[in-house]
Amino acid sequence: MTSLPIIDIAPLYSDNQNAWSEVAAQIDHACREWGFFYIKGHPISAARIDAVLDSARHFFAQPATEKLKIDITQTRHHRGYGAIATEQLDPGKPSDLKETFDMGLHLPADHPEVLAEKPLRGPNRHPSVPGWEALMEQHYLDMQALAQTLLRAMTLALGIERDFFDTRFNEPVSVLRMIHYPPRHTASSAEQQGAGAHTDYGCITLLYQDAAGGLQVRNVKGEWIEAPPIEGTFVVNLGDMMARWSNDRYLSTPHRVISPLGVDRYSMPFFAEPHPDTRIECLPGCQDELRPAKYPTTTCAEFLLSRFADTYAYRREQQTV
Ligand SMILES: O=C(O)CCC(=O)C(=O)O
Ligand SMILES: [Fe+2]
Repeated sequence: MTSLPIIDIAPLYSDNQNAWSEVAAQIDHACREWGFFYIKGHPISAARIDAVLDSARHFFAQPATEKLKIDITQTRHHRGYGAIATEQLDPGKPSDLKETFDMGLHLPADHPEVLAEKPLRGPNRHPSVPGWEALMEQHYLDMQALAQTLLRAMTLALGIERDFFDTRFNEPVSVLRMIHYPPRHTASSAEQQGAGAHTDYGCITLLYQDAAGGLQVRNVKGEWIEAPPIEGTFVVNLGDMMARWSNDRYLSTPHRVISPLGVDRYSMPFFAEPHPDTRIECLPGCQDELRPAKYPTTTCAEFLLSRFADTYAYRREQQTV
């Protein structure tokens, strides 16, 4: 197979069990072969995507002083604006040429986990863009629901209870991120990484990308192949927590973004992660005498924090104070 599979997930929204199982089998195959696939037939409307994108363009076009009012490096719970070069996904390359906005599940200041200063927990920090907060909070919930539908389909192939993920995604630490990649202007700067090569940290990522292109995926032969934009789809990929859960039956595949030549690029990944206290340990159906569990047990929060420390200098500094 030379190009990434495209899976129509509309049957997951019907009562037809055969069609449901057929989609689950396609997802299972894509997760084993690629760790990457496209989905179409999902319930997120084009009008919603346009509205969210418009707001993201409006936000990123603001002066730096305005954006830095919600500077992510001033928080301990990973919310707000990340300026260019805040993140370095590939330690062998320069910092990423991108700016970001991150939000999570909004927990108010008097929530017990916020009062207890649990990592990654707290209120969202929204910019003062008209209509932004209501739109983004709704979009976050809708993306979370879509991610859980896909996860439910995976439970069949993984041989675990149908509600295995649902029970672990209560008050999740999922992140909705908007990214703006400024253009590079000469072909000779082709090495410039909008996002350096990396694997995602979490369970499952659902990515909207605009028409600019530049996303590349490393196949099992080690070749970089394009994952071009396809209208009406999300690119879905698995992260390291799912690889650990499944004992590498499902792949967490490296990918990167080459900075677009002469045009701006906007993308919106939704990183679905469970409740922070969730134990990430080998699923019962994924280990046997021939394939013992490869990874030590960890928790979602412990794992995410260690990966953030690898890619964000400011988080390493926070850990040492
Ligand atoms: O912007 C993209 O297309 C991909 C971004 C990505 O891989 C990430 O943020 O983890
Ligand atoms: Fe990624």
